[in-house]
Amino acid sequence: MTIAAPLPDFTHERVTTVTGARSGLHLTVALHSSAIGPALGGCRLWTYEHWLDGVADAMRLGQAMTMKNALADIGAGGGKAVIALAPGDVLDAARRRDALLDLGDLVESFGGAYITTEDVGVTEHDMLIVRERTQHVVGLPAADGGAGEPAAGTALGVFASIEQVLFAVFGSASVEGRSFVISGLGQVGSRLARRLAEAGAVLTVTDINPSALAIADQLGATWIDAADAVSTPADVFVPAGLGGILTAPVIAQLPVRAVCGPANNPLAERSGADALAARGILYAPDYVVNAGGVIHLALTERGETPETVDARLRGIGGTLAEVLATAEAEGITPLDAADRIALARVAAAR
Ligand SMILES: NC(=O)c1ccc[n+]([C@@H]2O[C@H](COP(=O)([O-])OP(=O)(O)OC[C@H]3O[C@@H](n4cnc5c(N)ncnc54)[C@H](O)[C@@H]3O)[C@@H](O)[C@H]2O)c1
Repeated sequence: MTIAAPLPDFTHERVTTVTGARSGLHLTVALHSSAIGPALGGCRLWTYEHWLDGVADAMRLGQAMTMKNALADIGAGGGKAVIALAPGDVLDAARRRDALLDLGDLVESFGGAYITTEDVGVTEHDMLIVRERTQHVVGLPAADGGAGEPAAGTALGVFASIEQVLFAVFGSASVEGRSFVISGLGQVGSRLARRLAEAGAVLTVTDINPSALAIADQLGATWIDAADAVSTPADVFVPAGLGGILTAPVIAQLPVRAVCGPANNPLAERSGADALAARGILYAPDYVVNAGGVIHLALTERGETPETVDARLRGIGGTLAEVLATAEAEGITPLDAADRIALARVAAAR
């Protein structure tokens, strides 16, 4: 038996893997912690070499949600679900529906301790099917009374974080005249680019999808090849595509003063945070910066007004300021500082 990803440490309250009664697929819910509140985290539909890789992914992602939700201060614990496809397995509409109903049953078996929503490979419309089997689901389409698309909230939180980063590095939070390289112009990257352009930033942008060139033209941004994103000088590098872009060789020559963007896990390895610090590059931890999505989701579902949600999204800048101050005071990286604050909040809630 070959397992690509070894299982992470078991620090979880409960991990359940089932063979879906309808779909025959392997589904996992990894409830990491409900100390602060019911665990909130999306369901990922993805292809894995081995079903245990799906379990490992759910466990890692669930633990990461505990940290993100603790720092986001939304009264939620952390967990995640995975529907694992075998290589080459393609779902037709009927089997996809079966898989989502199976997910609903699995979520329901947690009795509300885990609340699911969408993640990679799953849409807000899929959540309507999940709701046929459980009430413990959020992020339904706005037209169906749900919180709707979180990308605008995520982009606002990233913008507030960028202002904080600029203040820490340059002594002024103004983005006007500051230069940014944005790698990835999808849901979040395009909205963030628009905000930055409107505030007078100098933008260099890229995406592996050439259709994003139209966004660059609209915003008056300079378009570069995706491969050049990490070698183009700027004040701030904004990772807004997939994770893993900051490898050791990339960090060794990254020509920027700071890294701050929405991408999950932009560091290929955790030690990248130390390497960036050693080069004097400020790294704003991903899960602090991109918490706007969960904040939008949790507060909107709770019935908070758009004004309250907006204020909390802007408040991500304040959370980042606390993280940077802790890092400075303790002589540790911002990533270690964020972990320390999150873990203290979880411990205090136990
Ligand atoms: N959508 C949210 O609210 C949210 C919340 C938290 C975190 N995130 C994270 O932010 C990132 C962006 O999310 P999104 O919703 O905008 O996703 P998306 O799929 O809409 O956009 C990602 C974009 O990045 C591009 N891309 C992929 N690899 C690239 C590369 N190597 N170089 C340049 N471009 C590349 C894609 O073509 C796509 O246009 C992801 O890492 C996501 O996990 C998103």
